[in-house]
Amino acid sequence: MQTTIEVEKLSKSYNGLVAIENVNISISPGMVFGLLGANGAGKSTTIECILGTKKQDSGTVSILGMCPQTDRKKLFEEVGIQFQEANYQDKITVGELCEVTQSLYKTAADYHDLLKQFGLLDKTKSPVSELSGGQRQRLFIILALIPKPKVVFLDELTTGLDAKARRDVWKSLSNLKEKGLTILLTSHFMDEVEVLCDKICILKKGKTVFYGTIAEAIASSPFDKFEDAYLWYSDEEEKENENI
Ligand SMILES: Nc1ncnc2c1ncn2[C@@H]1O[C@H](COP(=O)(O)OP(=O)(O)OP(=O)(O)O)[C@@H](O)[C@H]1O
Repeated sequence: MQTTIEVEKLSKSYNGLVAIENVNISISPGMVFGLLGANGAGKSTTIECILGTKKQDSGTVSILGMCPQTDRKKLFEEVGIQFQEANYQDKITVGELCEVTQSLYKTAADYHDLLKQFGLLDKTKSPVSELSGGQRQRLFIILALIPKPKVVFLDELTTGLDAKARRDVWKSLSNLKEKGLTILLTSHFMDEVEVLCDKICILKKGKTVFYGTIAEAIASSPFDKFEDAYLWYSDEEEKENENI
């Protein structure tokens, strides 16, 4: 079976600063993959190289069998991306933004279904600028799903969402996964990583310090809770303590 995303020995530096080094990732169709690590560990750089918005120094990337540098147009028909921040026209409403997004793609999902699924149907006529942080976050996920992508990139999935909204998002994503969607996500919340991810890669200063399942991550650490294991791999705890 062809992998959805195949990354081999990916490396990139910025003016001599190594951002990622020899990163390998293999994501099968229908898998939810978590790319984890502390701030500055190299997650965004890895994702941007996979999407072709940044050029790696060395290594190879294949996504849906395509090269992100040369097959850019075709790739973006089949890939959904959740943007964290975006500037939209001042008074554009949720419905209008969904329609504009829909019009960019040959085949698109019915955005009303997605608004309903993510609890925003009653906001269709509201200006995007008047949404709460959590509502905006959910809208960005919807925009990523409008192209009916085969694979979706979700960056800091539920940052800013309240407890109920987070669980609703998890449920919706689990449903989409059951329908075969492949998901690559980043998150700083280990509870959601545990619920959603089939496989994870933990980066530390640009290098892979763990690659495998949640159960394997726990088993290869001195801890029996995933969050403790994650902090041990990523050294976030050490850093926090240094700041006290
Ligand atoms: N455009 C850039 N120019 C120079 N250095 C950069 C650039 N982008 C990222 N870096 C550096 O590369 C390293 C990896 O950054 P990256 O944004 O990939 O990390 P991240 O894991 O996504 O972090 P966060 O969780 O904070 O988003 C960091 O040291 C960062 O300062």
